[in-house]
Amino acid sequence: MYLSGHEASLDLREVVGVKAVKIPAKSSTLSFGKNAKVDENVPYCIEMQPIGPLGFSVVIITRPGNHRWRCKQVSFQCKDSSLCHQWITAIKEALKSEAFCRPKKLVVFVNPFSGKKKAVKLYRDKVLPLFELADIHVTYIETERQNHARDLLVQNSLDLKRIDGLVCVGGDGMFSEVLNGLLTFTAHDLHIEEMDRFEPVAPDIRIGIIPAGSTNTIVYTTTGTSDVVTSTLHIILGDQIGIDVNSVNVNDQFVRYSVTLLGYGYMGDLLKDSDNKRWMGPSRYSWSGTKSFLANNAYYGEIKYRLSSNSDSHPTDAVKCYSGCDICSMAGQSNSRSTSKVEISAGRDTDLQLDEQSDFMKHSNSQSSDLSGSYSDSNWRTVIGKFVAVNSVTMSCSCDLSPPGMSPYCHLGDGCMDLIMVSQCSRIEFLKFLLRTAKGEERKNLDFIQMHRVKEFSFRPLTEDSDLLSISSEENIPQSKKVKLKRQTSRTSVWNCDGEVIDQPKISVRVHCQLVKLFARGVEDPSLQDDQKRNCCSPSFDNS
Ligand SMILES: CCCCCCCCCCCCC/C=C/[C@@H](O)[C@H](CO)NC(=O)CCCCCCCCCCCCCCC
Ligand SMILES: Nc1ncnc2c1ncn2[C@@H]1O[C@H](COP(=O)(O)OP(=O)(O)OP(=O)(O)O)[C@@H](O)[C@H]1O
Ligand SMILES: [Ca+2]
Repeated sequence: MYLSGHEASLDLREVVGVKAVKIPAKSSTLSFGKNAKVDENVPYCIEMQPIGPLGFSVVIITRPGNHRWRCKQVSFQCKDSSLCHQWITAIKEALKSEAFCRPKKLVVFVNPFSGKKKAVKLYRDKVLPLFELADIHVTYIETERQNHARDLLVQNSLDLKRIDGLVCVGGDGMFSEVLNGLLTFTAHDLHIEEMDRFEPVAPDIRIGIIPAGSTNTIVYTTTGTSDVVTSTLHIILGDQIGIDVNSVNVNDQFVRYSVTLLGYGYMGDLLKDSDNKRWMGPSRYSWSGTKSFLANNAYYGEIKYRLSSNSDSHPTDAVKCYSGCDICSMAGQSNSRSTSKVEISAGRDTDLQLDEQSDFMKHSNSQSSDLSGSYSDSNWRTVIGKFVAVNSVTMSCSCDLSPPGMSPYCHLGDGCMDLIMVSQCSRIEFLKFLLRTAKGEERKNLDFIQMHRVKEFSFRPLTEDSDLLSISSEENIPQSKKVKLKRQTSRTSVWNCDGEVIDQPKISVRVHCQLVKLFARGVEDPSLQDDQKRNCCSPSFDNS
């Protein structure tokens, strides 16, 4: 906001709402008169000129730091009540303008059991008063069971054509339900029933998240904080950002969409163990995380992945995805596929102590003609190995446990995911990996980690007799070694898919660039001044 002499100009993009107030006699507020006008050349500015005693307050946002947003009230005096109401009406009308893309009608799902079970209170105390101030009409639904929200969406019980957005008050799991319900509804609406055979269709409406869960990764990654008021304000201002969505197939059948993490091994075991400890609340993850860490399990698997065609973009390139990110803006424009290259490289294997590097390559040569045949004109690679963790993230996955996130330079909407493979390693080495992940420190010099920016990948556990050949150096494996290998390979993990367990280890995953829009704008670059932050991203005016 800019104040000068007898005039005040407010940036309407950052006005939350306006209300009539009685201004105390000795207030230091501004007043304005008949000459005040909405400046038509600058659609988001209102010029005001001071005059009389009655008043109204305009609530605007402030940025106190750490990506949090708060409200500040700026009060204005008027000569009489009629002028006061004219101003209130003029500002409300301006805010309703299509140019702002602000939501007018929302359906709000509240999961009363999220996180520390405070979602209902958080919503009533902090969110609802702001929605009321912003004149947003809300249909409130407190979920009664798992998949309640998803079922309502899929069955089209909510007349989605008449609303501007869905809001979930809860954690990542609640968002995942709403996302899957909305995408399924959108496909069914176009009479698409077999999801695995069709490209998913982008929904018309946006989703907002009020963080009330245990990890709140999506909120943290798209706003820079897990703060209830900040998320509410992003929804009210009508922010929008497209985020990448993965479709996950098991045995070539579509099972679900995901947006944050797909983790096999460590993250899968951790989740499975934590699922029956929900009574512990958010601390279940640290408990199960420690148990899985001590177990130090590693699993055999084969990963095939298609590299991003943009070879300049890499998980370690130190290019942060900030609000208005160029890489995300350009994504989708280029659909060109990268040149064909098939390479099979070995994962690290410390258990078998075999000279497998050369053997993997031998195996690779025998397979390469098949692979190049199946995936011509593409950038597919294959890795075979024994892994403590295979993680794929579609966004950085920042959260309180790891503010920089699992992959700090991952982009929200570049149509890619970052694949991080942690080969079998000692507990000390894995702890080093975890600590560096928590602090966002360099990991590329850890020789048991591989990181790639990919468009799709598939994973299969190596459990069959025929697989033993690919992980042993010997053509005729001695019986004793066969038994040992059999025992080791029969052990499989599960997938952690946005906090939901997928029991089948064999999956394939594909990214859909910016398939869904959220009420958010990405993390604002902390090195910018407030007015630069406002201007670098004016999503409200993007009607595309
Ligand atoms: C030594 C401290 C290391 C801290 C390491 C932190 C790395 C954490 C990276 C977080 C990535 C979050 C990915 C987001 C996943 C969400 O879609 C999902 C649903 O909400 N949440 C979880 O799966 C829940 C994921 C919860 C992850 C918890 C990890 C806890 C690790 C504890 C390790 C203890 C080692 C003890 C050594 C003595
Ligand atoms: N009324 C309900 N009773 C039981 N489970 C519910 C209910 N409503 C939703 N759920 C389910 O609860 C699961 C977890 O909810 P949510 O994601 O909100 O919280 P969380 O697990 O604490 O947080 P996070 O996902 O961030 O770790 C979701 O998968 C959702 O489907
Ligand atoms: Ca991405």
